[in-house]
Amino acid sequence: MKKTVVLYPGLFFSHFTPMMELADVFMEHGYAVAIAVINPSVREDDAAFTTVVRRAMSSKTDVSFHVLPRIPRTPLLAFGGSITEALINYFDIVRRNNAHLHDFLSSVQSLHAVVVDATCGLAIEVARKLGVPAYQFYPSDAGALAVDLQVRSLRAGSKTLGGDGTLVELLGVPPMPASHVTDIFGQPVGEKVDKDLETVMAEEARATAEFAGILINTFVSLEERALRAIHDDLRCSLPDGMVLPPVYTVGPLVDKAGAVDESSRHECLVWLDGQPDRSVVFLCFGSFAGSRDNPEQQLREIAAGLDKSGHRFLWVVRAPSTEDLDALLPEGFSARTRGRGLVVNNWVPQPEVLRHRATGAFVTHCGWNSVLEGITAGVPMLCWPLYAEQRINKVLVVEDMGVGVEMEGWLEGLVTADEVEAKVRLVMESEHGRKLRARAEAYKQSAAMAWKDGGSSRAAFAHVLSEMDAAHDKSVA
Ligand SMILES: O=c1ccn([C@@H]2O[C@H](COP(=O)(O)OP(=O)(O)O[C@H]3O[C@H](CO)[C@@H](O)[C@H](O)[C@H]3O)[C@@H](O)[C@H]2O)c(=O)[nH]1
Repeated sequence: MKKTVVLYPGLFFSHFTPMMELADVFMEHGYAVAIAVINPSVREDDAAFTTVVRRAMSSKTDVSFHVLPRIPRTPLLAFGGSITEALINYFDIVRRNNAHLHDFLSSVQSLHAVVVDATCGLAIEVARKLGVPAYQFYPSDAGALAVDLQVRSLRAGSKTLGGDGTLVELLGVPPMPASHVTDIFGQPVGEKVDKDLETVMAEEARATAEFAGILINTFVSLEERALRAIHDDLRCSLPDGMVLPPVYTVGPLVDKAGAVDESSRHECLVWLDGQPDRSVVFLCFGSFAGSRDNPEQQLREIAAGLDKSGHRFLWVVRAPSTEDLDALLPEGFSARTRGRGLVVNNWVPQPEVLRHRATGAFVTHCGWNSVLEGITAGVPMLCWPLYAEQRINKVLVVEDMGVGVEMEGWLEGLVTADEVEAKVRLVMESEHGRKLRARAEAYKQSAAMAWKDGGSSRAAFAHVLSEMDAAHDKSVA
């Protein structure tokens, strides 16, 4: 009987999809995979998440899925309001599901190990009780992890970093403005964290230290500096002398399927088929929403900037309805850009869009999956962070990797039409843009190498498997 690895994904589209790729990797290495999913009905508000779970359940026939029973009176999880409340609620849901997870894991034959999403660390309690080796899956980047570890230490020492203009030197990442130094949830170092949230974050940190290893969705040649800093300097940065487990790079794990609805080819891909090579600027801001700050005025500025740039574009906007969207965009915009621009008010298969030969640049909020999808497609990026750890990712993309430029104004709450036009032209028309593309292309090649024979991610994964075997043998001895 095959050894079974159970994966326990987080309740986000962007955490779930790379874990499905990880499932494939385990299966390619001869393991059976079972996936335990917290009942997706708690994320009723998030159609993308619930749809992608359904899609995986129907398409991944070689994986056994187990949806944990819905716990009565579990509050719905919504990320529209206060992030603090949403996070406390999230961790509460994870904790309450531990009993169900325990029942499920106890029933799995040949259970070899469990891999738990970084947001579900409280499940370590279950693994501990059952004596099963447990690994954490970290769906973001090593740079963000390095900063997060340092933010924890700075907070513990009640340190402040000076004003916004101050450039802060941290280990593993380029110098960055004080305003960019945030924890993984995007909360600046100096910001007072809610007491209850602080308690769960401390619990999460303790849980992290108990995992046998961390599988991170990045690859060595992309983040050498951050990985070295974590390995050499930061592993002891968890509070109370706790030590971070070994970090294994297993990326890039990028959604191969891409589309949520696979019944037909998405209209935007058909439209891209008719466009010249590398001529289209693609704008998409992640699985949550569009720009949250001042969205109406911001939409108009983007539209005016794209209009003036004269370039082709594919723009993903989230508006309640098409009529609302028409009312929001500047008058005459649709008529003036007809044929060279497509505005889409629904989900697009982003990985496929980025891999399409017609896509020339990517305006992104710098969510880590988007960055990896841009990198693996060799597409230069225009960075416009919105929340979570995206400010840090922007610094990495622009300063460290050199595959993007910053859309200025986001920090002040508005990117103007002039800025949109200028940066689109810079990336699409200038020598600088050509250099960004060449570097993105080089990273695309090294990303492909990472999982080839002798590649760093293949080697790291082999290392994980042998450690897992040893940990398993020890636990049954
Ligand atoms: O129309 C759309 C919109 C999004 N996507 C996909 O949605 C995912 C978005 O993921 P990501 O770029 O990581 O952004 P978020 O959804 O915002 O992800 C959250 O989780 C990430 C991983 O931890 C963090 O890096 C982000 O900051 C955090 O906001 C990507 O795979 C996209 O391809 C689509 O396919 N079509």
